[in-house]
Amino acid sequence: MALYTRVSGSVGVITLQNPPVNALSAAVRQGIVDMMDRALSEPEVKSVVICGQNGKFCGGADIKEFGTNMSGPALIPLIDRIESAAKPVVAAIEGIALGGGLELALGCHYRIAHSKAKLGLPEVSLGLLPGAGGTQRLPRLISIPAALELITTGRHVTAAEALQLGIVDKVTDRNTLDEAVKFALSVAGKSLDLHRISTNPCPHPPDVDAVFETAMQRVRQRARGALAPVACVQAVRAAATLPYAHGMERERELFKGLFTSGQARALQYYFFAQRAVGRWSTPGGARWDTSKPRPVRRAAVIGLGTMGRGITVALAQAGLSVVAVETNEKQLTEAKQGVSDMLERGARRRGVPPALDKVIYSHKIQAVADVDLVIEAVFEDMELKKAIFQQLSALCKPGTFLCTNTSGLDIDELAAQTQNPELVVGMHFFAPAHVMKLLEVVYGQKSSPQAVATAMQIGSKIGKVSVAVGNCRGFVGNRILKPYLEQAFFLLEEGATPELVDKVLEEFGFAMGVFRMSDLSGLDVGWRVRKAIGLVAPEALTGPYARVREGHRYSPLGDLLCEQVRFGQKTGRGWYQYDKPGGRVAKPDPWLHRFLEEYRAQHGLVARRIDHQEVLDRCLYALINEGFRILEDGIAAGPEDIDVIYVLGYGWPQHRGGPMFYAGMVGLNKVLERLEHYHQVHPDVPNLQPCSLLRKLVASGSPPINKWREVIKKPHSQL
Ligand SMILES: C[C@H](O)[C@H](C)C(=O)SCCNC(=O)CCNC(=O)[C@H](O)C(C)(C)COP(=O)([O-])OP(=O)([O-])OC[C@H]1O[C@@H](n2cnc3c(N)ncnc32)[C@H](O)[C@@H]1OP(=O)([O-])[O-]
Repeated sequence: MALYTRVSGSVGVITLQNPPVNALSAAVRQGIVDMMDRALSEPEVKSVVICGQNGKFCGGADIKEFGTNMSGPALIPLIDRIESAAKPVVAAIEGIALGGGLELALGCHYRIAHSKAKLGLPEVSLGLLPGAGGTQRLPRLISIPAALELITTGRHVTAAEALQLGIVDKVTDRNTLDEAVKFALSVAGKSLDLHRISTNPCPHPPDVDAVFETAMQRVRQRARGALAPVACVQAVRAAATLPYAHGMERERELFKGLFTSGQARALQYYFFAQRAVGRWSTPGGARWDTSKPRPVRRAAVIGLGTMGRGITVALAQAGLSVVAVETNEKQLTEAKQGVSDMLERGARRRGVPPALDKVIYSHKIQAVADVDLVIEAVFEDMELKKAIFQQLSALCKPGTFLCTNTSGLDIDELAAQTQNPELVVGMHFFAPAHVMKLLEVVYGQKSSPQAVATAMQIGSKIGKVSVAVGNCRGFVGNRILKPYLEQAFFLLEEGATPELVDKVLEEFGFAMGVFRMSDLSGLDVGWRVRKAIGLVAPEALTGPYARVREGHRYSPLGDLLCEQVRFGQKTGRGWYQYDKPGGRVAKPDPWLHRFLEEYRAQHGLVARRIDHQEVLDRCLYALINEGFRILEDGIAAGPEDIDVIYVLGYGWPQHRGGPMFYAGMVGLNKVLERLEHYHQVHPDVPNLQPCSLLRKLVASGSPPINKWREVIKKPHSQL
């Protein structure tokens, strides 16, 4: 919808109306066409202003329409009509001008932006490219290199940067519409020739070919198989080499190719999945819209190791006062320096003063007595954590929320150490805690809806995407990681190498293959957990039962490497070798290849050639199968929760949507058939036995992913 008013006698104002972001739905597009006709036909009207309702100009095309038969006027001719208008059209940009919203503004003759506005062409993050002239007009307006950078990254720029780049003509702190109307009055009747961007030549940097080659190399390196960034470079290249009309044909062709691609569907699914996880619910009936969080002004962090320091920085940067406690004096001194350095670096990057005064340090746990929320981040040892929860429960003021950063220990067992288990939830951060966007908020059996709501709110306050999950070993992320890692180990036993497995997974799009990731996070992390649950008794590492645990196949490969202090990057040796401890560049290690050969010989295993498809199928389908078990157990409310966790926390490629979305894309019947096949070959690996929820979904005709929750809800299978 669009509203039309006339102000100051001669200015026609068109207001886009489609809350919450005035997306260019069919109705809005029709409204713009009708109102433009009106403004251009009214003789009293000498100039036009386009603005958006509710302090937002426009969030672009309506993404919700993408999956439907799109109706209404097309956007390209609509924008061309504005640009070719005989009367000046001014865009009054408040809040946001993104995607098709900025393209609409680029069709106007002038752009006035409020100082707080954000502008950009983020289509690439939806697996698309600016498909309404953005790839042809923006380079003509701000130069090819600047346009290439904005379009291939999709980043939002501030109004100040937009002015400096030449995207907008003026920035104001005042009422943007008033300023735009004043401006429109001032340009009425003036020539618009220079302000019809598409008619202007596209300025060529002297080394234009080199600019495009460099850009293409950069996006290919970063893209890891994503199609859209590459197509963005190709489209802007058309602006440099073709007249506008032909450039637009090229843009349309490239856009069409992306629009129908699986990657675009995956990225659009992921866009809405990130928003869906905010609408959390628990099997106990607690929900995002009925559970009121309690305000948290002062927080505390117990234990200032790597994670504790990152969490302290994240809280302080978000404006919370933090009491940071470390009982070990030496560690406390180092932590003070570490936290200050991180706060200063972060402040420099964001151009704000460092929040050093937000943190007070103490070596006494009593210092947290009057905070509103405590996050325990000590060593991953249950007995140590239990003792701390007993202390906290005794000394904190009534109502203080007690949270733990454990990456997989039992929340209920910790809650049982306190007088108020309803105040206990898990807040599982990912390293580095002040950088990684993901937060798993883990509710226990007794966690109150208010405790969950408060932890979720803290998560979004500190800029995290928080996902509410149930309590089980490893929660969602690490629980799913186990069968994925297990298959990778088994593939090594059967003849693969870490290089082969990692190559396949990185070609699929993972930022890092499973073995390089294991070396980065440290093999000893998982080893300590396996030791704690009795899987790694020294006598169990050799002999006839070395590869069996609780009657199932087990691979002690990781344990054997840890016995040799091959913890990965931190010791300079792991699945790969590194120049030195802490080295980052992984190189194949002949020692490890010899070790694998000896290991196979020792256990009577014969190496065989393993093809890429088998690596992919076994690693990914085992992971996905565990995802279905998690949905069946109600540990995650929906597939979106698992997908967001895996993309943000475990490097699953965003352009593949997430493991559960990928399963839907591949076809649930195919996933089921492959799991049945591999379980037949490996009957001693229960993680390959297809989950009954997967069978149920296939039996119900493999419904689309947005229908899975309905099937999950039906407790008793018809099968
Ligand atoms: C031809 C043309 O070239 C092409 C093809 C295109 O133009 S493609 C489209 C290009 N545009 C974009 O990529 C911008 C996408 N949006 C955003 O980046 C953000 O939304 C935001 C604008 C910066 C606001 O962030 P927010 O944090 O304040 O709120 P929110 O929770 O995110 O959003 C609030 C609510 O608005 C919904 N929403 C936001 N943008 C939308 C859009 N473009 N279409 C439909 N719904 C949208 C969102 O799902 C949520 O709904 P619900 O969950 O409440 O039901």
